[in-house]
Amino acid sequence: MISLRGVTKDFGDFTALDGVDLDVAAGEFVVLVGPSGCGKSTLLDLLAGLTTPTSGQLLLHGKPIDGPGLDRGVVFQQYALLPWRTALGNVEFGLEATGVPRRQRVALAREFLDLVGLNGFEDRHPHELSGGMRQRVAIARSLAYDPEVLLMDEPFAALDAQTRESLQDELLRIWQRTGKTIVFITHGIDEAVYLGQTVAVLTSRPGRVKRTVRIDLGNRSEVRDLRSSTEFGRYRHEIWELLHDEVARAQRLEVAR
Ligand SMILES: Nc1ncnc2c1ncn2[C@@H]1O[C@H](COP(=O)(O)OP(=O)(O)OP(=O)(O)O)[C@@H](O)[C@H]1O
Repeated sequence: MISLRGVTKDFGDFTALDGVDLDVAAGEFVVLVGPSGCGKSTLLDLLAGLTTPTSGQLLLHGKPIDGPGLDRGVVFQQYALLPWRTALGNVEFGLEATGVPRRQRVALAREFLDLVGLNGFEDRHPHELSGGMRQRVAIARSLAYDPEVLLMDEPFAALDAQTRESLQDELLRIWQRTGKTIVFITHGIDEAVYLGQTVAVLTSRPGRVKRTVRIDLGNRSEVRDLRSSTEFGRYRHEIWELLHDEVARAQRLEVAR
């Protein structure tokens, strides 16, 4: 469904991404993990159509991505909610561009706030919501206009550990219910293993796909304390090994800069 072919992105004479190849199947949950500055956000911006590659191709259903579109929903680390609108108003905002009539917009917005567990919080403004709740609103807003793909750039990074874990479970539940294709960025190894069907480990400067690892942990919600299991530990170690050298290399490059 999504295909990246030799995607390179230069900023002046600095190469942020160098020949990235990646395939994402319809309905797949792919996590990109890599050291700080390896180009994860750059890659997501390219997928969102916010920037264009210096060379190479990004294809969605075989067609080049040439700008932002309602087929892709983006969730950033910082909630990007409109402070003067209520939770309901923020979710409705995402629907305004789609031409859905107002009555239907309200009903849809309610439905998606319910899906992310915010039933009863429709009339609160962002400043009256916790960080986790704001991020739920952002997720509801992105889901409401029914994009095929959800692009998520470290959406839970600013949250405390407990809220992060519960939102990870919510996201898995939503993914199972809606069958969306998800590309999720993180630098957390545990988060990558817990969420991803496939984890793509990126190299540091320039960013390339070092390895893709298929994670086979079955249905997460059926296993109690999955993170403590042997298989989970094995995957975590595998990703850690792949990342370890890259993080060390990134730090050396940082010092030399
Ligand atoms: N507009 C820009 N102009 C110049 N350099 C840029 C620009 N955007 C990103 N970069 C550089 O490209 C590299 C990749 O940045 P990017 O934000 O994609 O990394 P990242 O992997 O998302 O980092 P982090 O995990 O710290 O968020 C960095 O070295 C950054 O300084």
